[in-house]
Amino acid sequence: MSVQLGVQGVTLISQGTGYGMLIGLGVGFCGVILAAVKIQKAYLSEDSGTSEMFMVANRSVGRGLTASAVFSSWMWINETVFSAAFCYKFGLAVPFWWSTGLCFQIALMAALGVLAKIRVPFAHTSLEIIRMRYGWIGHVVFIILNITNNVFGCASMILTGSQLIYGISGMHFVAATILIPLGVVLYTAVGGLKATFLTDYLHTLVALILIIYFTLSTLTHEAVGGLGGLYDKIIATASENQISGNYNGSLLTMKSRDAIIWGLILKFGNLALVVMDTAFWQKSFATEVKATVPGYNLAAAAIFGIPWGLGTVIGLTARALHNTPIWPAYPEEFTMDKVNAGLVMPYVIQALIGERGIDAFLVLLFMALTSTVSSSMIAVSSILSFDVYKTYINPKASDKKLVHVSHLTVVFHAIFITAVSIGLNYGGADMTWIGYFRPILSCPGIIPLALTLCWSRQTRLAAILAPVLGFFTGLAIWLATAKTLYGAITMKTTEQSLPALFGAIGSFFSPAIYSVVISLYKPYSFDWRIFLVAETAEQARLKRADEKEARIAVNDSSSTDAQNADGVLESSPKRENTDPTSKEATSSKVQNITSDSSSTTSEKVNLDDVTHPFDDDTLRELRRWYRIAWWIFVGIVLVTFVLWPMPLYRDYIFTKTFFQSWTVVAIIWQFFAFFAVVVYPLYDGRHEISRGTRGVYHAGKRLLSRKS
Ligand SMILES: NC(N)=O
Repeated sequence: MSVQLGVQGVTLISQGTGYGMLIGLGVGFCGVILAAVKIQKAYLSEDSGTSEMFMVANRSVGRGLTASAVFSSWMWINETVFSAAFCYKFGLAVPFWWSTGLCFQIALMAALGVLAKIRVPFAHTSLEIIRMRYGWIGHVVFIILNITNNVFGCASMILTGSQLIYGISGMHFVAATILIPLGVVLYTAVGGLKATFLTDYLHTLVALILIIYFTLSTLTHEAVGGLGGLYDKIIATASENQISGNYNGSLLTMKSRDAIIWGLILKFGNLALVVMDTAFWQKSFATEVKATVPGYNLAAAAIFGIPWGLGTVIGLTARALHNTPIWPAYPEEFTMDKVNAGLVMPYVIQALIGERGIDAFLVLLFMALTSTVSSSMIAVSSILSFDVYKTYINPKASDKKLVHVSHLTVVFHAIFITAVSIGLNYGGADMTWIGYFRPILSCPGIIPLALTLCWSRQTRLAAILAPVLGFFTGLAIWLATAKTLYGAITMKTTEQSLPALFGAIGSFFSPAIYSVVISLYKPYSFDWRIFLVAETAEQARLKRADEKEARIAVNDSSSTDAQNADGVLESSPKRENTDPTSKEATSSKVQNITSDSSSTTSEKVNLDDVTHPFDDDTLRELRRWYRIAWWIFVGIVLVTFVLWPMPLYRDYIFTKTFFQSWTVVAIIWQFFAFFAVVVYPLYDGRHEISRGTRGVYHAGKRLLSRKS
């Protein structure tokens, strides 16, 4: 997604309010999360002081929390602010295509996540899987693809947020860019992945309430007059709101050339943002066995409702009102620069709800931004600590050391991403261009990565070369299309949508061909049990390193050094927790792992002696979920790409009744999302919530009785 930088509209809130809210929300969130981490540690035996907890939340997260966390990390500002802005530009087809461009990737991740659980049950990052199968060259190639994807994605989101805050308050861009990640660093560094699951829940709760609030209060405002009123106004102002490329120039048609092209670009770009972001893999590693598929698919269904309802209502309302006195800065023209800077939604809110609404809008921005930034931080920190530090710098690192490095890398990444965002802004980056380049760079890794888990015959050479060749293929198609269609290769021609779309398609699909052809050159077949051997050896090594460190610590600490001794004692039982096979929460009964803990390489172990850490029932259940995940994925693609939109792609302008029904369904979907990712997680986590509450209650009582 791209944003036009440096565009300031009318000032909708004071800078002081902007600063107050960013700092206040940051501090408030940190406080809540630090308290939650303490409660979890004290009463739920969950301690983010182990790498297993820090990175994959002990693989014990349930369905509800998984759904809300995936939803929250995936709900960017784009789904609200830019869906509305692009609906303003191209009409009501955009919000629908936007929704369809968000959910199938999450459904795909559900299938890949379950397969990873079956084949690589102890994985921490997707890159680790690549390394185990293809060695360090493949590992490095995918580290680069993942990190660039993550950095471009995250930085462009921070830029978008800072631009919006600058656009409505005039707050200095750099201040906004620094303040957004600041609070996130603290709670992410301390709490790890489980903390982001919890903040994600809070973000989801607040964001969904605000999204529903904005949608309904816009529609019910007397200047809009409900769905019927909105429809009448759009019809009445049709001549001043002509959209070239749409059937009859109407905002109310699905036959919109630009909308469908935009929808397709979004699909490829978003696919890379999910599959090539190890955060979405980690979240699936963090789930308990039964939770991955329901959790991810609930999130996929819920997110469908966000851009659709809100984008349609806000985008069309802006079209209906932008030439009326109620519009901010009327009669000044509402230029395309302002639309591209994302000011459609804040202007509608200012016009209809006023300052209170703008404050709420800032809260929504904060929620959408920080939840994604925190998951990006965990992802990059895991890559740096696990895939880089532990693999290449200090292979003998103990678990404690790894957690320490993870904390540092969270801070490092926060500083880095802030610097990149500021640099892009001052360097005059063209965000549209970057937004189109990122999919071409990141898409080539998707199929080879998926094949690493799905296809035993993909060779090392294929996995390494296919993404590289795919990138150059996409690049060549991008540039050649720009030259063919527009006569030259310039910034201007390469940021047109068709070259970008064709480039992304080439980048995404061509690695499939390269992978198969190169794999056929020297066929081999990978034995999936090698993953189990490599992982088990690593688990055993970590355990030994930790025990050794604990012994040294015990020897070093004198008996009077109570604090240090405490730390050691505390960490010993935790080590047990880091073995995912011992989790009662995963409900997976465990068989003995037959790996020889002294072995470090698969060659030393007879593969026939290797047994899976999960018992047969658990494996059967996982395989069932795997099949279900593919069925859901195929169903979602079929319905959202073909069966639903295609019959509407014809010479048809929505009638009043059809428009009303369409939008009512979109709004009902928002409520469904609320139940799926806000209410259901409370029900699903009722036992933990009650245990935690009882613990805090008794602790409070003890404290009071001691004082009295
Ligand atoms: N969720 C995104 N990438 O808009």
